[in-house]
Amino acid sequence: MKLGALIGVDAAGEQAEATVTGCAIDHRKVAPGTVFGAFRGLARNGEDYIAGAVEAGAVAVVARPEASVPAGVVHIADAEPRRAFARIAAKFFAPFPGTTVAVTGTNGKTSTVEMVRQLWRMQGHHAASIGTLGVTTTDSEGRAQAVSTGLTTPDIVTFLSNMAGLRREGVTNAAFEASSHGLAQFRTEGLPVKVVGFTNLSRDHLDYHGTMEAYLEAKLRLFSEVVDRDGSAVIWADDPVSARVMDIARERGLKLFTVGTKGETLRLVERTPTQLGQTLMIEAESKVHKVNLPLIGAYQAANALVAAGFALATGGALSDVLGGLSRLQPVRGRLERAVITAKGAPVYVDYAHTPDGLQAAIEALKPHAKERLIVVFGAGGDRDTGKRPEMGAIAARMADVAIVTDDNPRTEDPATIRSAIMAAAPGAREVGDRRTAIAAAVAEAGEGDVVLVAGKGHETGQIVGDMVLPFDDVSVAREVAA
Ligand SMILES: CC(=O)N[C@H]1[C@@H](OP(=O)(O)OP(=O)(O)OC[C@H]2O[C@@H](n3ccc(=O)[nH]c3=O)[C@H](O)[C@@H]2O)O[C@H](CO)[C@@H](O)[C@@H]1O[C@H](C)C(=O)N[C@@H](C)C(=O)N[C@H](CCC(=O)O)C(=O)O
Ligand SMILES: Nc1ncnc2c1ncn2[C@@H]1O[C@H](COP(=O)(O)OP(=O)(O)OP(=O)(O)O)[C@@H](O)[C@H]1O
Ligand SMILES: N[C@H](CCC[C@H](N)C(=O)O)C(=O)O
Ligand SMILES: [Mg+2]
Repeated sequence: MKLGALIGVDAAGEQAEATVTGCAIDHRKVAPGTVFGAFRGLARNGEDYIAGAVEAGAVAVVARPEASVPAGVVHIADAEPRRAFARIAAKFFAPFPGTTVAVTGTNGKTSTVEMVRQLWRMQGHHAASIGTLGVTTTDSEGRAQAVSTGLTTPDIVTFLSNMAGLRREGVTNAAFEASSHGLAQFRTEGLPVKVVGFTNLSRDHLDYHGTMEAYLEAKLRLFSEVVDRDGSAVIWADDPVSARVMDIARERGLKLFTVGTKGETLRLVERTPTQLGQTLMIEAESKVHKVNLPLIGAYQAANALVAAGFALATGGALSDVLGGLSRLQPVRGRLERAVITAKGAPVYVDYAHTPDGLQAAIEALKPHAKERLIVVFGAGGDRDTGKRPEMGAIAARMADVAIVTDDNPRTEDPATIRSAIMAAAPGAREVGDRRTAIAAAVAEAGEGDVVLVAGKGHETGQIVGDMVLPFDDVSVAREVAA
């Protein structure tokens, strides 16, 4: 593609005929013909690498007007260079899957995009999802196949090239997670997005956003700016901020699909836990429908309803979509039953790593514990520190036995993280080593008890310093129970 075609002949000037070979936001990935995005980040200032990028062959640089770009190279000046770059890169990488949708919210994004992918597949679409579990597609045998990207929303170049790659593989429908970091950094946009969704808002990532208001603002941009103007919004209606999300969606002219006990499209009338799942009574199109959801916990019902909203908003018929819910497969690391101990206690692994998530996971398992609920959890290092005491208080209050252990300490001292949790968790036990902690919970559990190992879900490594040590809660639970 010629630079003139990509950014306009006037903007490209003398370089209009230059061939664009790629897009990069890291100067180490620049090759001759690359458009380089120079962004000011938290750790580095990308503008410091402009000279290096030009030396490596960049034909154009997207940067703030104040940035200095050597003569002879096109300076695409924009006060918000990340957004300008996303638009240019999307034009470069297009085409994308014809139906692309996105979900945001503190908890439930991964679960929702995975369920949307499954529902689409049941309707015969060639479907994929992008998020914390990586890029998930279906292999020729019909099995889900995930390729990890490292982050929930990878950088914009990886994101757009993955999306374009999915289209080349024949994927027609793609659902992606829009994390608040991703939204704040314009990491997942530029391409057409037909439907956007909201799950819930609670405390997380205040280390990055500072305040709950700023955190919400980052999420709202999905509805006010990222989604197509003639698009739709699927909104979990039971959250305290749902009304605000709906207002923004209406302002943008989106068609609303609201779900939940206060929802209008899919109204949850009744929810009854069963041994291996739950029965949902859902009012839709003026009738009440019964759905046997094969997943436990109110939170999974909520995510399933949001996913159903997406399936409806992208053209699914109500009966097919509700029928699909009864055939949903579990999402990895979300209330996943790892093992049943010799004494008969089930051990569940869940990715709860926020106060609200921990509460939701405990509430989900409570009806399944005839005797005690034993929870093993910790909190990640180099992340929002304020959530630590909140998680400690929830575990101490709601679980019968709480064991505080290490999550991913990253560069922090694990003992400091644990003590911040312990300070708010009277009666909790502290066992730093995660394997020993899981073993202690398993040894403690008797018949009628349930064990919850929270925080790491599907993760297969424990981040200690800058090393990732192999660690998988599901495997460890099986090993210590054997
Ligand atoms: C806080 C955060 O989100 N940081 C991400 C962000 O960094 P940044 O923009 O601040 O970048 P920076 O490192 O300061 O560098 C600035 C610019 O200089 C460039 N650079 C830098 C060095 C160099 O030699 N040459 C060069 O060109 C960089 O490519 C970058 O464009 O952009 C980087 C490149 O895309 C990401 O790798 C990095 O993720 C870090 C590793 C991270 O840990 N992110 C976590 C917090 C995150 O994003 N998590 C959310 C999860 C949210 C959820 O699901 O709950 C996620 O979406 O995964
Ligand atoms: N709708 C919900 N309401 C409350 N808690 C939830 C909900 N959905 C999920 N959770 C909790 O959050 C955990 C993570 O779920 P999931 O991975 O789907 O969320 P996410 O938004 O993708 O998280 P992340 O921000 O880490 O990407 C679950 O294991 C569960 O404990
Ligand atoms: N997307 C979340 C994942 C947290 C997972 C938890 N195990 C931790 O390390 O804190 C984050 O980056 O905050
Ligand atoms: Mg996720």
